[in-house]
Amino acid sequence: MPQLAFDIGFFAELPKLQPPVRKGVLDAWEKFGRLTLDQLFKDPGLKLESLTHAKDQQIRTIRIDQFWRGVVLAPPSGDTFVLLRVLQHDKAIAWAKKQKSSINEVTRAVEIRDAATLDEITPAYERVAEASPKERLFAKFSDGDLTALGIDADTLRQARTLVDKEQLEVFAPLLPQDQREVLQYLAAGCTVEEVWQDIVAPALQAQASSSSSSRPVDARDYETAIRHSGARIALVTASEELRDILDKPFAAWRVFLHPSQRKVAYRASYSGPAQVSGGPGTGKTVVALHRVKHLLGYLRDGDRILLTTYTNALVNALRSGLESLVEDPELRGRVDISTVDGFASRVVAEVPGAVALRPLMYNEEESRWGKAAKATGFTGSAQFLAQEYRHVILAQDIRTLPEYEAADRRGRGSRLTAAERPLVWETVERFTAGLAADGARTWLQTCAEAARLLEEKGPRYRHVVVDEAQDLHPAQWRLLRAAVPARPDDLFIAGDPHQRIYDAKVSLKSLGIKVTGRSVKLRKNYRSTQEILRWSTALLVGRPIAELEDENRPDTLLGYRSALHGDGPDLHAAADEEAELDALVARVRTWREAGVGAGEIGVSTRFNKTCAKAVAHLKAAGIPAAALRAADASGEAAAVRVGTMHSFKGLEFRCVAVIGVNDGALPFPKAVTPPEVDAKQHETDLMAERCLLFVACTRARDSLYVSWSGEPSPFLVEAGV
Ligand SMILES: Nc1ncnc2c1ncn2[C@@H]1O[C@H](COP(=O)(O)OP(=O)(O)OP(=O)(O)O)[C@@H](O)[C@H]1O
Repeated sequence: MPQLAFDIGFFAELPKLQPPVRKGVLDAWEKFGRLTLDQLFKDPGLKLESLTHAKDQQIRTIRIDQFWRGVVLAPPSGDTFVLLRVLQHDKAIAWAKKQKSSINEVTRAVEIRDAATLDEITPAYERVAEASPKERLFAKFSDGDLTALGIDADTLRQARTLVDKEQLEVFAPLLPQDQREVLQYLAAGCTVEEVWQDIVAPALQAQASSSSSSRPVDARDYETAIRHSGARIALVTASEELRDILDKPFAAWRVFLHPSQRKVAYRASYSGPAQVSGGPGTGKTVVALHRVKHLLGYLRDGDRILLTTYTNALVNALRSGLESLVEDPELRGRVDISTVDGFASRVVAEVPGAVALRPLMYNEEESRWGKAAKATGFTGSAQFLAQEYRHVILAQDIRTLPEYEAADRRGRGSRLTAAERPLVWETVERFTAGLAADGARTWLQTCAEAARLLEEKGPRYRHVVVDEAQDLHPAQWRLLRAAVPARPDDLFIAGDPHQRIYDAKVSLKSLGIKVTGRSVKLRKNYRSTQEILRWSTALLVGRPIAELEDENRPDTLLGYRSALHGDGPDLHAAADEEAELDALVARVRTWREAGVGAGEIGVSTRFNKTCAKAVAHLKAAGIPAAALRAADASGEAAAVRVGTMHSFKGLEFRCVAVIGVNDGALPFPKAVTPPEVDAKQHETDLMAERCLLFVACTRARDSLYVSWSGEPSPFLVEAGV
């Protein structure tokens, strides 16, 4: 029976299609399932027409409604058709005529390229290249290497004409997707082996079970090739499933995974902890969710999974993500989703007779350290004590003075003589005793306590999946380690050291969590436009950042890019705060007038007080706005979300305004330890502030707006703004 499958290109444009057009797609799909091949080609409503002067007679159009046409791949054999795009009538015809389909000899998948435009522009580029003194972009790669990576004869000829990356960007949207990615990765500096590992091997692995995978490729067998194209063509079998997909146009991630994402998420088993890293928006959370789905499929009776992250907002995002990925509520019920701190509280509260202790707020902690120091006569700063407690005592789970006297303080940049340690320890004891007397506890103390309890009583979960891992403290890691027995598939860790915004500089290696050989980096950004990414990434350029796994090895954003294109950020310098808030209102209005929903807009600032001012200003201008937490808690979808940069971690919005990026706000002097107190901590804190701006800016999908009043942040100045 014929069927209509869906290409990823169709999904990419789905959010822009109005509901009646989506309904037309559903009707067309149903028709394909109902009619015979003969009836389909003759159906007057569908008009499955071939086009005159088309590059490829297999590419036809169908009628979706009076104004909209679908472009369909209609192979000469088999009965599976692929919907490539849905466009307005004239655009659909023009686009369809230029495309050509093929089957890749290496990946065995279906490819679509804009053959007409490529044929038209290649000779001109060839002439320019002949006359250019520059070395060709792919000169160091042999034809054999490129062919082995799936570059076919046509693309090879085109690639050989290119002299720089800018030219590649002109060709990129026209090339078949897999071949385009191969060239982009190579141009970004990846080796042939890395590209093979990232793109080709996962695609082939996905077909390993297919009986035809060892036979030579039949260039006419589209039926098989479509089945080999799981990374870009979806076969939908039930109308409820399609309806669900059409209703959730942004949820393409549920259906399509990049081969590198699929390889990590659906690997049958890892012999120990595994890690997925990558820049913002590369789909680490998506991979973590798919991994949970995979693990659920193998869970034995009584086994449970912990899916954990850093903030409550992210817990909500994970919960709704899992809901859309795993339909069965009973299965989903076997996954506990909570912050690490929330999990720690539960463990501690379960102890019989446990007294509920109040979690201490950060600002309260500092004044308590000051008081403790005064009582013992310690003359160092409260900041020093808080950091010593966090980075040495809690990090190493030190419980006695002799342990502290023998402790390694290598990560600290402040001097402390052996003779001074007993007084520091006495001050620590005074601080903790004061907390206990007042029925309070820091969050990290709770985690440390919960880790001890689990170490005694034994693990709780069969698998632990961690998102936003870069910000976890050693006490939190100890808790997670103790929550799951050391067995294959115990820990699955997703994180990005470029987004480390809390003071938790630890490497997995130092914690005894070994992911060597089980670590994959994602490079393709699915969230933001390349223009937004390029600008945001410049904020970090020249600042070495250590890997999550090993602090002695640098992590890079090599090959990190997006296939999406749009405008770069819009930057605005205001005379004062009032004028800046007025400009924000104007910007939000422009977005709204362009059809962006209020709930699709995020406004991010360094401080809570600026958030409050932004909410008030927007509301006064008649624009619905709410603090992030309040809006989410009330389920208020139709309000502009306003939150601190910290609270924006892990989230995304169609349009993002980052405001108050002033000198004195970023970096915020109070958040940066003075170099004379601790030189190493000073550097770490400065980097966290820089990453904070990077995180805020990389939340934007289509549009980013950055503003300041007075002098701009030095981070902007250094990035050349
Ligand atoms: N294979 C995919 N197909 C379509 N969309 C995808 C795919 N993978 C990820 N996305 C989308 O890209 C966006 C970013 O994904 P996700 O939040 O998982 O990235 P991340 O790496 O965790 O980001 P960050 O580190 O910035 O929080 C989301 O909108 C997600 O739905």
